[in-house]
Amino acid sequence: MPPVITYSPAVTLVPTYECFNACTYCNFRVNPGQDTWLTLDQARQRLTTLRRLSPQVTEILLLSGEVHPHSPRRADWVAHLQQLAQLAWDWGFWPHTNCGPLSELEMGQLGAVNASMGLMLEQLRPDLAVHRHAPSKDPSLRLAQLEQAGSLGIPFTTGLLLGIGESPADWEPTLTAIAQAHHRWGHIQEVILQPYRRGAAQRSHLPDFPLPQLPSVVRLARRILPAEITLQIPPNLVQYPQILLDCLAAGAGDLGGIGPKDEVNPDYPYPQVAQLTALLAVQGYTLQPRLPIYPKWLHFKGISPQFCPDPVPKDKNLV
Ligand SMILES: O=c1nc2n(C[C@H](O)[C@H](O)[C@H](O)CO)c3cc(O)ccc3cc-2c(=O)[nH]1
Ligand SMILES: C[C@H]1O[C@@H](n2cnc3c(N)ncnc32)[C@H](O)[C@@H]1O
Ligand code: MET
Ligand code: SF4
Repeated sequence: MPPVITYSPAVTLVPTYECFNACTYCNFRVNPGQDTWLTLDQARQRLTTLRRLSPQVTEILLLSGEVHPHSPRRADWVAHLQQLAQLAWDWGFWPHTNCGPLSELEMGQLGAVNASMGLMLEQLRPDLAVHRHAPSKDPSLRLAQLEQAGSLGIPFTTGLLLGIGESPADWEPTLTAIAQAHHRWGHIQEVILQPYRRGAAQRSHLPDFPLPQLPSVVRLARRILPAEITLQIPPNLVQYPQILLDCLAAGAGDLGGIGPKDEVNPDYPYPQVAQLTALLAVQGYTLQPRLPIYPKWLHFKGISPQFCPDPVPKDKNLV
């Protein structure tokens, strides 16, 4: 059987674009108070339509801007995220929430209603200009979030954002920190290697991450992270077929959520699944859908793995 590469058929819902942080690379945020939140009725309407017209979709990605931890609206925001995740289950989808750092209580509340959750570590360096006005991007705060998710037993996605002012020497300590959190708790399902690419709505003047370097970052990550952690590469940001194939040959095993729109990088449309299937087939790979919770982690949620038989050979990452 040829090596299997996975992806998650996903649709993103944005509870709110408002965010108290101002990462200069962000294409997404609006100022606090300047966005109307996605209502439960609107979400219900989207989910009903999806159920009817897009039966292949399994994941609802809840990707949110952040309300300040001391804001009087914080509790409403968390409660709203909880209701949206519950609604996704009710309509037969698997929710995955990525909404920035959370208190232990908040993460416990959201963890209970999500299949899995995520937070990009991005980079361990505390002095990046892009984060000067983004308190949520404090690396020690984010590292503590990985620990907290582990202690709460939440299957977790994290990753690196590459090319945001760090130097290549910074990648190894960042990957090592993720590996250490995983050694303590065993909860990291996947690590995203996300190259920074210029977008129309951002303030940053950073140059694009040099994509030809990406396969060597994959190799480094594969060397540092345990084999049970899958490496994810977003195919819409790596639109050169040879570089994408080189990333897979270097040990990447997943293409992440694929759907109608990448809310984080709206200038980079996703390729069609059929197109990716054909490209991968040339090198003998099979592209297969997966759920936002990987079979190996289903027991974290008290779900029997028989409910979702493992379609992925154990040696998937040992390419
Ligand atoms: O469409 C996107 N999905 C993103 N996802 C979704 C991801 O591809 C899937 O939701 C997970 O693989 C779970 O199936 C993220 C999830 C995280 O937990 C952390 C960061 C990201 C980043 C993106 C992103 O930039 N674009
Ligand atoms: C959802 C995750 O996407 C990442 N993120 C935010 N903006 C961008 C961008 N322009 N390019 C790539 N990744 C980005 C952040 O790390 C966030 O945590
Ligand atoms: C567009 S980013 C959405 C998730 C969160 N605000 C973060 O940056 O981690
Ligand atoms: S990347 Fe996330 S935290 Fe940063 S400004 Fe955008 S929405 Fe806010």
